[in-house]
Order: sequence, then C-alpha cells, then structure tokens
Amino acid sequence: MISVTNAPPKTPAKPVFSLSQQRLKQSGRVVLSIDRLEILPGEKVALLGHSGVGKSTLLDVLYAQCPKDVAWCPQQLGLIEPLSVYHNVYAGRLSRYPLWYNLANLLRPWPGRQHEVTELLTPLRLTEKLTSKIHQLSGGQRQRTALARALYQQRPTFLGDEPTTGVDPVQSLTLLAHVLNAHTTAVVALHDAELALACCTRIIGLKAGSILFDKPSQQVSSTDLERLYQC
Ligand SMILES: Nc1ncnc2c1ncn2[C@@H]1O[C@H](COP(=O)(O)OP(=O)(O)OP(=O)(O)O)[C@@H](O)[C@H]1O
Repeated sequence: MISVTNAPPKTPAKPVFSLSQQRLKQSGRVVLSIDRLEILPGEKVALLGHSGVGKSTLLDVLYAQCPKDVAWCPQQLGLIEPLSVYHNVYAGRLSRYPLWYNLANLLRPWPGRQHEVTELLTPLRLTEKLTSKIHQLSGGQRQRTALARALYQQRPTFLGDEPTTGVDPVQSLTLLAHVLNAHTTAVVALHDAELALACCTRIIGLKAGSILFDKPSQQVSSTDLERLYQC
C-alpha cells in the first residue's frame, strides 16, 4: 500500500523584482509600458531588442528596487581612470570597511584584500593587469575589470548592461556563464541572441515600447527572434 502524506503547500517564491502597470519614461516620454513583470530568485534573464528599445531604462528601474542586493554593471562602466585595476575592483566593497581602512588601502593595498582580488581576476584573465591603471587597458579589459568589481561585491543578484561588450565571442560565453553562476539571480541586457540563449534561462524580447515575448530560453524560436529584430 502506498502511503500518501500531505505535502505542505508550496509557498511561491517572493520575486526579486516586480513591476506592475508601469510606464517607464525618459525625459517625460514613455519608453516602455509594462503590464506585469516578475523576476524570481534563481532566474537568469536576458533582455533582448533593438538599440534604443529601453533595455537600460528597464535595468535602471530594477536596480532602484533593491540596490543593496545588486551587483550592478552599467553600460558606462564607471571605472576610476587614474586608479589601478586592483583599486577599482576593491571599490566594489568600499561600503563594507571604515574610511580609515579604505584610505590606508589606497596608499598601500591590504595583503588579504589584494590576495582576494588577484584570485578573482584569474578566471577573468586579468591577473597580470592588477597594478595597471584603467587608462592603460583595452576596451575588453575595462569591461572585465567592471565585472570583477561587480563580482567582488558578492551580492545575490547581478544586473548587467551588455556586460561582455568588447570581449571576443568565445570569451564572452565563458565570462557571462562565470558571472551568472556567481549570482543567484541575474538580469542582463544583451545584443547577442545566441549568447543569451546559451547562458540564460529566460528571454524577454522588447519591441516598440512593450514586451513582445517573455519565455523560457528553450521555447524561444527563430521566428520569435526574426519578429523581434525585424524593422
Ligand atoms: N538620459 C536620457 N535622456 C533622454 N532620453 C533618453 C535618455 N537615456 C535614454 N533615452 C532614450 O530612451 C530610449 C531607451 O533608451 P535605452 O538606453 O533604455 O535603450 P537600450 O535598449 O538600452 O539601447 P542600447 O541597446 O543602445 O543600449 C531611447 O530612445 C533613448 O534615446
């Protein structure tokens, strides 16, 4: 005889981000209208769509919902040009330490922190650039420095605006997978649909001011992508 125990009712996970009936604006103009959008813990979401459709605008709104939980990698990387890669990555944790500790680190890196940053830079293939200044880096190296700074924050959620721009296609795949694996939940704006399908669990296609489709990656068809990018 099979014994059946009543499983406790599953409580649905609380969304990490939630939007309802929102009109996202830039300079007073509605860029995106979103009836409902929820991002659940564990989801790795890609935002796809033409340039100017509103991907960055949406990421900004999501970031504003819980900035303290988010490792944020914006399109303008926000790196400090005269400082080294080490100091830029360390900047990801400035708020964790007192001012005196941060100032002392600026003059002479704390060995423990330097060790942590060096380890973090290894999979990003940036170790040899630890002491290089930002203005001495290539575009792809700058991008990877910004990703290292986000990773160093050790936050549960990652938001990235074209986080692998400037990185070659093979490295982009490894790099994005690495960043997504390091966070429980992630939303990334991408221009490379193939990369999105390879790395993300859910794809949101934005077109003409609204969501054209929102599906698990496995269900996204070539027709969906053609409709998305058709002018
Ligand atoms: N600061 C701003 N002031 C006024 N309009 C803006 C501003 N930032 C963006 N916009 C406009 O809002 C719309 C959406 O821009 P957004 O940057 O969100 O698009 P995107 O999909 O991220 O583009 P891309 O793929 O080129 O980065 C665009 O029409 C853009 O011109």
